Amino acid sequence: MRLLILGAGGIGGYYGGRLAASGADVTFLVRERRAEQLARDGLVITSPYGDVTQKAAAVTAIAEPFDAVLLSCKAYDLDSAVEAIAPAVGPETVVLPLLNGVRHLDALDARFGADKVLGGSVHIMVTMAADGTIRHLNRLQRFVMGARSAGQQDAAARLHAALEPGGFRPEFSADVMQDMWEKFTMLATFAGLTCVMRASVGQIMEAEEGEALAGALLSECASVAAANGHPPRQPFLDQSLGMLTAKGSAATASMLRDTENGFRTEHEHILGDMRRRARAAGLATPVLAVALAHMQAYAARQAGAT
Ligand SMILES: NC(=O)C1=CN([C@@H]2O[C@H](COP(=O)(O)OP(=O)(O)OC[C@H]3O[C@@H](n4cnc5c(N)ncnc54)[C@H](OP(=O)(O)O)[C@@H]3O)[C@@H](O)[C@H]2O)C=CC1
Ligand SMILES: CC(C)(CO)C(=O)C(=O)O
Repeated sequence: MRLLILGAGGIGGYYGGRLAASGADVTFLVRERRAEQLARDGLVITSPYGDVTQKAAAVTAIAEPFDAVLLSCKAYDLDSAVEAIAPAVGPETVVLPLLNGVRHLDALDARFGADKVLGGSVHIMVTMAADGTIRHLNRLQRFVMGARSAGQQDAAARLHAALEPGGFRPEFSADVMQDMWEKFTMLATFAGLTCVMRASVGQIMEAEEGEALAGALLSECASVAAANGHPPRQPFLDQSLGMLTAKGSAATASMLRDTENGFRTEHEHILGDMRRRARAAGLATPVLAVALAHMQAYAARQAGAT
């Protein structure tokens, strides 16, 4: 199966690199600077599961359809990414987005047709260093994918089989939208909490109301998921609350790390989308409102607003 991966950053570089190293037919669609880096150094991954240095087929434009396109850009690059992959999406192509959140599905469905767009979600901590090295930071590498409608089952199963040689054990979900909403719920809470407090989970738990704040935000986000037809399952909520209130935990969401580095963030795609859905459902989400306002003010400051 011919696979196209949009982006060779953290997610695309990690999973795409593992697939390329296994002998899969992988092409990366990247921009000029990354193409030069890949041509010079190859795709370099450091990981607790073993390091990889792999020659990578990289192009900066596409002329013909692929069998599957994996989308691994940040949400703020979605429009340019959609245009870049358009020539790769033919009548038989499926698109598997790996972004956090769910809002990107609307844009992809509108551009390519909902029958072509699968569901996916990844649970991993990877980052791309300035020299292009993909750093996998712990042993988590969960990759979940699946069909969003009955008509996609066969195509999704074929793609799943093509991803298996990568060695990261892709999971074929029977209800991928539920999985995406659960990840969205956890991430909006984790990002909102750590960004608004500018602190790790363990540091927030030192605050008198820290644990209550984490619980309140999780329950606000879970109520939005429920109003959208995907109430998070109890074991998932229990596990998330445990992670979000763990004393001594150094965990921070990537959105906080991006903020601390002065980078752009996906706050509109995660916190903004969650808050707008809350409003549409008539739900009160006061903690989420503060987290979103905090990130919008950060973005305004970055943009030079007075
Ligand atoms: N990193 C992580 O641990 C996790 C990330 N996610 C989610 O995965 C998504 C991707 O994150 P991540 O991999 O960290 O992001 P990165 O910024 O590391 O990688 C995204 C890559 O996409 C490339 N890109 C964007 N637009 C285009 C375009 N039009 N043409 C070609 N290349 C393009 C960027 O290229 P360029 O370098 O040229 O800008 C960049 O290298 C996000 O939604 C994130 O929330 C989910 C779970 C964990
Ligand atoms: C929570 C985590 C680490 C899971 O992959 C993530 O997606 C993020 O911090 O952005």
